[in-house]
Amino acid sequence: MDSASSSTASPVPTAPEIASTFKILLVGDSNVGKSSILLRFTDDHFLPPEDTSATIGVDFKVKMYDLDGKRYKLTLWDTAGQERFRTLTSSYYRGAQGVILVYDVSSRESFEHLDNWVEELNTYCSNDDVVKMVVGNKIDKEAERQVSRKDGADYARRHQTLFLECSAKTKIGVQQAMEELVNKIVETPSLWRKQLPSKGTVSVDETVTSSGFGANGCAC
Ligand SMILES: Nc1nc2c(ncn2[C@@H]2O[C@H](COP(=O)(O)OP(=O)(O)OP(=O)(O)O)[C@@H](O)[C@H]2O)c(=O)[nH]1
Repeated sequence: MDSASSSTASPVPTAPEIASTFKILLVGDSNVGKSSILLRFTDDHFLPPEDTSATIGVDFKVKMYDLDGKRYKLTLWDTAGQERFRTLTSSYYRGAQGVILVYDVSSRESFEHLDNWVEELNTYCSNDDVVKMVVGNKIDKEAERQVSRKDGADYARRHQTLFLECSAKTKIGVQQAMEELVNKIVETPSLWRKQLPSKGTVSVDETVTSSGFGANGCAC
């Protein structure tokens, strides 16, 4: 039999090329809902309070994100809000293109602590152009609200950051927050121009992976 008969085989599908990889960090007080926002964004899922536990150190997820015909790989770093982990998690700012500063709209204290998180970000972030976004979470708890939308927006304006309110529980605003952040990173080439697209290093199957503490080594 002529070997030319093999030409009837269907072509092997190739994985779309990754245009760039972005490192995005979530920071903020313990209990504001950082892990829940991430879980909502990557898995469209919300764990009830009895099934959640405080993050130990740092957690890590990957999500592919398509924009204007290009595919981006988002590495999303969920840092522990608890004070005892701060010396460890501060090292993860290095090389980040985006940082989401989360507070809980039903906790004035978590909002007032934003100054500490901004200070930490400015101390440890190596990119001057890093895209910052302030996010007020838990807007489903409207009756318990302690931080008005205006206060949040004013804070963001003063610190020249993006701003959005959301609820990981009802999913309102979560996708939008991530999209705005990534769009802004894409619009800021100085943040990622140094990276060359890494052809063929990632398969489409890797849509979402999760691993625990310190996954993939230090991001330094
Ligand atoms: N009502 C409401 N509860 C939420 C929301 N997001 C998170 N929670 C709850 O808030 C608690 C803390 O959520 P986590 O996502 O673990 O908070 P975290 O900021 O990651 O906390 P650390 O890991 O300690 O830094 C949990 O009981 C969640 O179920 C929300 O949008 N609405």
